[in-house]
Amino acid sequence: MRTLTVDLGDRSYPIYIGEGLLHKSGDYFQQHQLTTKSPVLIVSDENIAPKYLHVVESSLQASGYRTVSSVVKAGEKSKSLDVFEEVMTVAIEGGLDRKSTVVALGGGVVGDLAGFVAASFMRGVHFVQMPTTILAHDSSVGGKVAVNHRLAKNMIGAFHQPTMVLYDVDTLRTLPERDVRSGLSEMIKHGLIWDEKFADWCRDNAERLLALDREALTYGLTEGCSIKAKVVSSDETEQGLRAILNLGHTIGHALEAIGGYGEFLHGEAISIGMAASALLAVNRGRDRSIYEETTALLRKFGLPTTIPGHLNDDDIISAMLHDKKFKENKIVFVLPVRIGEVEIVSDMTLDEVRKVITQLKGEDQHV
Ligand SMILES: NC(=O)c1ccc[n+]([C@@H]2O[C@H](COP(=O)([O-])OP(=O)(O)OC[C@H]3O[C@@H](n4cnc5c(N)ncnc54)[C@H](O)[C@@H]3O)[C@@H](O)[C@H]2O)c1
Ligand SMILES: O=C(O)C(=O)C[C@@H](O)[C@H](O)[C@H](O)COP(=O)(O)O
Ligand SMILES: [Zn+2]
Repeated sequence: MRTLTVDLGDRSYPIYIGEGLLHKSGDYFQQHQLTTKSPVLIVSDENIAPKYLHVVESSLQASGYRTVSSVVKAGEKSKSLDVFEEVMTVAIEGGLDRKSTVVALGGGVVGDLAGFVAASFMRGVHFVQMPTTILAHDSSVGGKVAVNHRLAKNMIGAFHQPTMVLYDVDTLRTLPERDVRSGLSEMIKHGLIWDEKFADWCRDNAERLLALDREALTYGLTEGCSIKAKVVSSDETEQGLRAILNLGHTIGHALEAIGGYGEFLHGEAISIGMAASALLAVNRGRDRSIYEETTALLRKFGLPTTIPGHLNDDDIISAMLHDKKFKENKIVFVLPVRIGEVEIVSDMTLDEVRKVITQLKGEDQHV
């Protein structure tokens, strides 16, 4: 078992990464002094619940906790105000109080949704993340919680840090292949923004990661969580540095929104967005190798790097302008400087973005 720490100055919390941790969730709750006197709400989805909910319920109950559960539909569409209200209803009817804990047992969708419930219920209760996807090595750390609006991703949310992250890597064995690839996109992102050696390691271990080799996966998730923890520790509420975690997300979020939160998985949209950022950097004078290396790495994982031709350029642009990354009349982009280093730019013009969309649709032969 590995333990990392997110150190926020006046507070900190651990990330436990290992095998069989869900079976010990009751022990971890006691260790972190979460009260047995108030009910615990476990949020999961219809794919996760039949596999893992009983494990967590049994462990918590054996340690003296009363649990109530809310099982939502699987997929991005559950990050909505309607589903948020459904989960709130379970919390109220289940008798949760101000000392209660909300558990997110699942991927990033459940994590963001349950986290927003935890942040909002009675103006904030304890929150525990139990990630069950590869992608959730990113989403379970850092305290960004949110639901989507039809017009823009993660538009309604808060910062609400968990008390702990209990990452049981055994759960990853049942992940569908498309979600494995999607999750690895954010792992690659952590290498691209922070650590060239880690990006190289991802490239050299692509087959092992895709085959869910336990040793490779645990190493990759630990490195990814560690990079995320370092960034969040130095800038909890995205006043500066934390924005680098948004590599690929300016265009990526726009694609998710116009795809109706169903056409692209998050990691797929972010993969296309990272290719777009690399091309924007090249168009601004960086060496072309940055685009070639970035897209070769993403393709090695079977991730998409082009924009499907049926998507309308104006729709992509207008979705982008609704995003949080459009502020003070400027669109903020994270661009690669080289593999392992990025810069944040806020002087991107719409013409530059339009050009890249055309290039990534394969309509420009000079890509
Ligand atoms: N808060 C953050 O910092 C942050 C960071 C990155 C991504 N996100 C958000 O995370 C979301 C994507 O997360 P995700 O990719 O984990 O999606 P997800 O939660 O929808 O999970 C992917 C799919 O895998 C299934 N699943 C989950 N665990 C499983 C398991 N162990 N075995 C079998 N099936 C399982 C789910 O039911 C779902 O169908 C997006 O909404 C994205 O915006 C948030
Ligand atoms: O934690 C962060 O900060 C991130 O940017 C991580 C991203 O991978 C994640 O998708 C996040 O939810 C995007 O944040 P947003 O503020 O652009 O919605
Ligand atoms: Zn993301």
